[in-house]
Amino acid sequence: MSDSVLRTVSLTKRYGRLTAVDDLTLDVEAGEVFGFLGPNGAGKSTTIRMLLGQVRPTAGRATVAGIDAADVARAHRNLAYVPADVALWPQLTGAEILHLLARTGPGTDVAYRDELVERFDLDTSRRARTYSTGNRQKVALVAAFATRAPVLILDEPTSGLDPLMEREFRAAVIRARDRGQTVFLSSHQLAEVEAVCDRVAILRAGRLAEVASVPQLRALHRAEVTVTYTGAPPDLTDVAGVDAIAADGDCGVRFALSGPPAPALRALARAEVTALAVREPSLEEIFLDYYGAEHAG
Ligand SMILES: Nc1ncnc2c1ncn2[C@@H]1O[C@H](COP(=O)(O)OP(=O)(O)OP(=O)(O)O)[C@@H](O)[C@H]1O
Repeated sequence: MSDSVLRTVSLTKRYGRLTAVDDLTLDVEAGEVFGFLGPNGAGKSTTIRMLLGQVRPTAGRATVAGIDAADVARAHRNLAYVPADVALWPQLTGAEILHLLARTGPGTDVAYRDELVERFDLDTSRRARTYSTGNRQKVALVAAFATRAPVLILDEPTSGLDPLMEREFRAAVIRARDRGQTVFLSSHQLAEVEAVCDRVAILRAGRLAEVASVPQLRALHRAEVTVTYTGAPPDLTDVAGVDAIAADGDCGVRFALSGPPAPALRALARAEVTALAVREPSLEEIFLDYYGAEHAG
């Protein structure tokens, strides 16, 4: 546990009667890419603000590299942050801003920064007031990825990026991990989270609903099975883990499978199965399934 680079212990924030973050305990380990997911209003930004020392917890605590997040001057020597809505000094050029950020931050790898400017195809000669949302985001991302900070906290960092730049972003996250940095990524882009994150936390109404790797999350959720057969169809009624059975053409059947597959396989073995396909759910399907089920319950 001593490897935890970001830690929250019973972290709670109440605004009057509303509990925005409720008893949140999380440990993000060194070198991990950690996804932080939840629907609008789940408490992600409030958690990040507490990690940054911008909001004081009502109860519990947050630490960055072992330093209390409230000790902003020390904690921020260990982190770089990219907000969802990047504001820059409008009169300065991209190059001047990158220079300024490098002087105030936790130390910058200038050669790598220049490489990132190329990779993100950023024209640093222009003044920030002429930048689009995506270009402002690129400046903040280049500055953050080029730091030597052990922790990168990224809040919705790619909402303004086009698909090519999204690909560069993913590559930069992987390189950050290879450089030993820890990445905390809040995102609504589930394909991105699925592609780069080692573990994912899912927040619901301020509470931690799940923390797991994507393969572990998949194992907890339903897979879609398609079977083709000759002769009599397999009898899948009342088989444990099998749900939503539907015919698929003349000699096919589809069903949802959750939990261990053994009962379904035994039932299928009694029929003349000619083809079997199992499709695991995407993170997006898990997310929708999860919140759909929660709302129904
Ligand atoms: N300063 C504040 N005063 C009162 N309520 C607040 C304040 N900041 C956040 N909240 C409330 O706390 C809850 C959590 O908000 P938060 O912004 O952390 O959610 P989020 O998960 O980041 O959502 P989104 O994905 O929309 O950014 C919401 O109900 C929000 O209205």
